[in-house]
Amino acid sequence: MHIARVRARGIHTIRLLSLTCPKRPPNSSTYSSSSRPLNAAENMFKKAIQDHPGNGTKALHQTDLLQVNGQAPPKPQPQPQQFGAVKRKLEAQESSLGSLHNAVYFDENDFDDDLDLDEPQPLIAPSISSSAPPQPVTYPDLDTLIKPSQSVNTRAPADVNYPDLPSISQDEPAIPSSMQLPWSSSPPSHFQPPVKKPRTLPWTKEEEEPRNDKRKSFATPQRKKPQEPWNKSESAIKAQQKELRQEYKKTQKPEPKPKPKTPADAKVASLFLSDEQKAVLEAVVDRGKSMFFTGSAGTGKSVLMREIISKLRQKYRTEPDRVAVTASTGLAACNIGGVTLHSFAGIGLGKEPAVELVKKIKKNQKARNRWLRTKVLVVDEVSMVDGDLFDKLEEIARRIRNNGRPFGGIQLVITGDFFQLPPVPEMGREAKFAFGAASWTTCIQHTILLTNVFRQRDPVFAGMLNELRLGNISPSTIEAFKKLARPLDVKDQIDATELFPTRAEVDGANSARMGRLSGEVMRYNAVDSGTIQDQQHRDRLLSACMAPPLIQLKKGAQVMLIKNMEDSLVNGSIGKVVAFMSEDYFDAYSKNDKGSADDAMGSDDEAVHRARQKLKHLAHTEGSASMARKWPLVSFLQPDGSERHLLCQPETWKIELPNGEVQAQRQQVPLILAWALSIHKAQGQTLQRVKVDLGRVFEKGQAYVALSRAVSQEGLQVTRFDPRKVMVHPKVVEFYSKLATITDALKKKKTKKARTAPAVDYDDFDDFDDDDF
Ligand SMILES: Nc1ncnc2c1ncn2[C@@H]1O[C@H](COP(=O)(O)OP(=O)(O)OP(=O)(O)O)[C@@H](O)[C@H]1O
Ligand SMILES: [Mg+2]
Repeated sequence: MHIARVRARGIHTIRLLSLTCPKRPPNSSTYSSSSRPLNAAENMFKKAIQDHPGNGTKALHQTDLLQVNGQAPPKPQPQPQQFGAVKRKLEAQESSLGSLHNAVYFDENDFDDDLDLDEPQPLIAPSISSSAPPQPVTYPDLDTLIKPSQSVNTRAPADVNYPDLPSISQDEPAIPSSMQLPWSSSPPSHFQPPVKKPRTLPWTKEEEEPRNDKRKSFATPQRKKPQEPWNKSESAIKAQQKELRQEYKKTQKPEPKPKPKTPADAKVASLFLSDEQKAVLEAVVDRGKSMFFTGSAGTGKSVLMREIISKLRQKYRTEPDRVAVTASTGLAACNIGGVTLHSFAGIGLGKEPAVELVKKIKKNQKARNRWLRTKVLVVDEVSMVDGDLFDKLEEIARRIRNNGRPFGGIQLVITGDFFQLPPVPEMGREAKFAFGAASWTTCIQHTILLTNVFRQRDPVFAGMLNELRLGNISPSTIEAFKKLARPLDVKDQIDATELFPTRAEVDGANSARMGRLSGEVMRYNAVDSGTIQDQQHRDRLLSACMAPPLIQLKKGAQVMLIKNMEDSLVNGSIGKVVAFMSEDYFDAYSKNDKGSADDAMGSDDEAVHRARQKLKHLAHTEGSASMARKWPLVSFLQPDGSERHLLCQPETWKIELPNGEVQAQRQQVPLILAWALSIHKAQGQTLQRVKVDLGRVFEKGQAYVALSRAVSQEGLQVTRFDPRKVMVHPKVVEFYSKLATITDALKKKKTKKARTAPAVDYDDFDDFDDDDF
């Protein structure tokens, strides 16, 4: 058995238990679901499961789907590099997007945080996945697909050797936690290269070693328990628990370091940026270029953006407020640990003319300071930023900073895919894409088109999705999509997640499925806090948070993890609740299981006896409510087909300004129901099994966003496929048709160099001019 304990954000201890890992060597430290008799602690575990009867008791099994995705993938062949285009000074385009916004495709509350904001309103800070990397496939670039006769380039990742992040010196002064990391509510380990530490028992020496000062600075001080209904114990109880663990530690032999469970795991743990991703990173971080990088779904824009944010924060570590991290919507901002553009700017709804907005900002000292201090402005999911808003912000920047350079001299780092969800329409006014802003081309020095698709390894499927993206669907692709109407061949208990355009449909579907489960309902209320005292204001900010104020679960409920825990347990992982148990039960079970696996801890009976004694002792201790608090134990399906058990204890989401002020914070169990999900919430996610009814889709970009969440055809069910439902805006097609790949541009400019150089020399950026495109 393989057990791990992860100190999450210094607030709660997360225990991970890996079960049923196929093809494991007999002496490995991971648990094998063999047919040996159950030991006593396993019986405890089973009893915990029986205490909550439902549908989810059966262990998950390796599936065909995951065999496809997780094991022994074919080695990609080396291919010529292909880079996105660099294009400067595009003509400003008049928008005529009236037809784009005939209907609202998600609940208006999704954007509550963007409304009625008179004060700067930042957004949440959570998770981001950088794991489960499939082997990249090359994605046909737009020109290729418009002219299907051209060949598709592919890239081999093997030649990419991305350097490790620089280590943090112990001598450096402590820096506010929020500024050090892109997702301040995540543990620092999430932002290091994915070199996985051997997982250990909770009480082993390794885990108890003091963390360095930097790490300590991330330990969330809000762990002052009195505020937390799920943790009413006094600190003495925790101390006592720690003592017990230390006692155990003294009596136990050190755990041998576990080997990687499977070759697939090792692969998951090594996510390197591709050459084109590295090139963008370098241009932004080292060369200070203002860039817009784009590309189809799954080309690693978010992965790259997270890396850029991380590097920028290192670069400005002594002045963390120099880097402003924003996104178009609350949810998108939440996903990169930033705030909405509106909140950053301090413009409320931003309806007034720029001059009026400048006056408003000048009255707000904090907002004014943000504008003055910012050196780099990161904007994610730019496809939903309105073009007029972009122009207003550009003018505001120049005026407030008293700097006539584009965007007042602020470096812009922008990403998104305009083929995905468009700006939210406004009543009586045609929404405008950001690339249609008059100032867009003067502000963006380089536009990069990422071309390697990582999400879908199958080039045929990637090609089908690209046709969908461009709204140029061939008869064979239509046929192929129609064939996907069949139900998925699922051999375990994880159902395909159904994607809906509206929140009401999602809630209805999830409630119906919950209603079918028997068993006790467990309710988990969030605990909110922050510097904003006004309840309504705080609630509005937190409404964009993935974590709901209340989640009700039953055994057997299908859930999605909404935080990154480690390489293979990431935001987007789907699993089933298999039990509800306390920390101690879980500890006892996992500890005992470990003992029986490698005989390091004496007899099973002895271990169980100790665990029982401990529980008995704690049960008689005053204030032991938290010890008895039961948390959902979720069995997650991993990319290698094994299952992994995680005891899901509360995590923290923060809405944090660049200066480190936590305006609002939510602590909640990191789960949401996942039989159904809104397309809006699914944007940016990678899902193993997806079901989409195209009959419900009615907005441009929706069909593409929904279908491109899937990693494979095997994991995708599409009903009522109709090419007319796949709507693409002609302005977007026109915009992208002007972009060439970097490879093309380099070839044209320096043919000889491009042929011999192993990677793109981004000095060449400076050599491009409009004629190159
Ligand atoms: N360099 C890389 N190597 C391996 N896998 C990668 C790499 N970059 C991204 N991935 C993986 O590809 C998948 C998609 O990445 P990501 O979510 O960043 O794409 P995206 O371009 O942001 O997609 P979307 O437009 O749908 O948001 C993720 O599973 C991610 O882990
Ligand atoms: Mg993304």
